[in-house]
Amino acid sequence: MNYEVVIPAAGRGKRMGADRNKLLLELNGVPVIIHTLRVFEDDPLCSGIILAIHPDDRDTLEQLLTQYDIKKVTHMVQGGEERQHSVYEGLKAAAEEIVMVHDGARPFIKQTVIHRLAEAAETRGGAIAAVPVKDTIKKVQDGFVTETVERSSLWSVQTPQAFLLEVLMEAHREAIRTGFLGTDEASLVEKTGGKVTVIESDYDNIKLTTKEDLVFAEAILAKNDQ
Ligand SMILES: Nc1ccn([C@@H]2O[C@H](COP(=O)(O)OP(=O)(O)OP(=O)(O)O)[C@@H](O)[C@H]2O)c(=O)n1
Ligand SMILES: C[C@](O)(CO)[C@H](O)COP(=O)(O)O
Repeated sequence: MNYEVVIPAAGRGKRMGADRNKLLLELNGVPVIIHTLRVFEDDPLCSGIILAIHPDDRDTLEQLLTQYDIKKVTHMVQGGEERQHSVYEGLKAAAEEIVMVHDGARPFIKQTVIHRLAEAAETRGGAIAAVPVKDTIKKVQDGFVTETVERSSLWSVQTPQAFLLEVLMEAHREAIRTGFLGTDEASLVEKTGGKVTVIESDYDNIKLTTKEDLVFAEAILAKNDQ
């Protein structure tokens, strides 16, 4: 089952505190976004990549796509104020029955996980990558614990998140109608009553968010190169 992938890459990386979009920072001399794009470029099931970008990054990204011979990018659309808006702009350019959304900031996604997500989206409508939570999670108010959440049912959700395009587009349209702003695609589908399958991913599929994650990323790269 072929799929298209929308890659939101239009963020400003405020928590990273870098002098540029964190996706342009380099890991082993290669920009983060190229590490991410290569996974989909090399996947025979990926029929196209739709990048949602910040206008300030367009020239640099076009140069990088040429430099690293990334040919599957079919659209570079302008992202929005929030990640959800960037994803929606990307979805407007999608046409395949199955669409995936994958953070540009997650360069270590594995094709085996992607393929399990695509299969689940095709047969069950929607699926997300996630891993079981390892820490104890508590709710906190004014610096005090208000609740310890039962850990056995908690999962740390990642991307890709894969859906039938029509399902995800309708969920986004409903979110616009209601003014709902979610932190992932699945939360929009859940709001419409859609069922979302969880596909177990791995702990390497980190999102590069703060500078400590760059250290973890170099270690993951070194492990993968062994
Ligand atoms: N308006 C936005 C915000 C985020 N993203 C993308 O969504 C992914 C996950 O977002 P996050 O890790 O939060 O990135 P930033 O928004 O750049 O980080 P910060 O919140 O620290 O500014 C990233 O690939 C980011 O580029 C996007 O396309 N459009
Ligand atoms: C979509 C996501 O990666 C799932 O964990 C996460 O919600 C993105 O959050 P961000 O603050 O936009 O990076």
